[in-house]
Amino acid sequence: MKPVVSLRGASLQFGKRALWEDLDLDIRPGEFFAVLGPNGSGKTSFLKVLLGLQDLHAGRAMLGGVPVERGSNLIGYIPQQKSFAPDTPMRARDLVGLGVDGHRWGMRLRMSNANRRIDELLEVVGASDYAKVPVGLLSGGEQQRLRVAQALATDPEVLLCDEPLLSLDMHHQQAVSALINKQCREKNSAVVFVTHEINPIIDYVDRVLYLAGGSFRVGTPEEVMTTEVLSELYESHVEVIHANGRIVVVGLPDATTHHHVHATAGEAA
Ligand SMILES: Nc1ncnc2c1ncn2[C@@H]1O[C@H](COP(=O)(O)OP(=O)(O)OP(=O)(O)O)[C@@H](O)[C@H]1O
Repeated sequence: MKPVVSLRGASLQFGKRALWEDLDLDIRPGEFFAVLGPNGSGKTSFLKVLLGLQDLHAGRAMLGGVPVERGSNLIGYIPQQKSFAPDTPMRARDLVGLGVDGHRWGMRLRMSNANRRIDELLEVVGASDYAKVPVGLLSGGEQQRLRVAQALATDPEVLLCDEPLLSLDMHHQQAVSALINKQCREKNSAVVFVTHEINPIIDYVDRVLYLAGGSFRVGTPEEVMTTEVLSELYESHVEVIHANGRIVVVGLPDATTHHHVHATAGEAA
């Protein structure tokens, strides 16, 4: 199966700080791919590259076989959770409707078709009961379900999720991650899921990209989430404990954002 996301020799650098270098990666349709790492390691920047919002320092990034571009209709995007202001003049179904009315359809759907699709999506995310409630009055978890519905509206080939579980309680974390997994398995969307915490999605993840200290590792959770690999990435002894199907990382260094610094001519690294 052809990959839907491809990176070749991809490097991202800000000033002299390398976030990652020489990354070769293929993500295939129907793959659940997690991007993990500490604060400032470059997870959001990785998504921005795929969104066409961040140029690589070197190498190339392809989406659906063509170079990434802003506004690609292959992408669905669940942004980091921020609450809507209480007086946001929009009902839950209007928010989902923004996704349904989007570019993928070429022309606006006829009103009745659009309404049917919105109802379907609200049902999928379990939000039918509050369809007509102003979004600003909904809880964080309820709002996040709507963002998922909006991102799923076009059946995207690539679903980019930026910490979609942040500040959700455990129940809503499970509901939202199960929904994203459903899209991945049933609709064959490739999911790129940025997170600090692998445990809420541990049952779904096929492979991870772990970013830390200006370096990275790609592989299955079993391959990457080990004492040996993470200690190497953090350049410090880190203990990875597997217990009851969960992964606990102990002893993460405080300064988790030590990046590799590139020396320019005449300078020491
Ligand atoms: N446009 C930019 N110019 C300079 N530095 C940047 C730019 N964008 C991001 N950075 C830096 O790159 C690093 C990685 O940022 P990024 O937001 O990708 O990290 P992250 O892994 O998503 O972090 P967090 O977990 O805290 O959200 C940060 O130190 C950030 O300050």
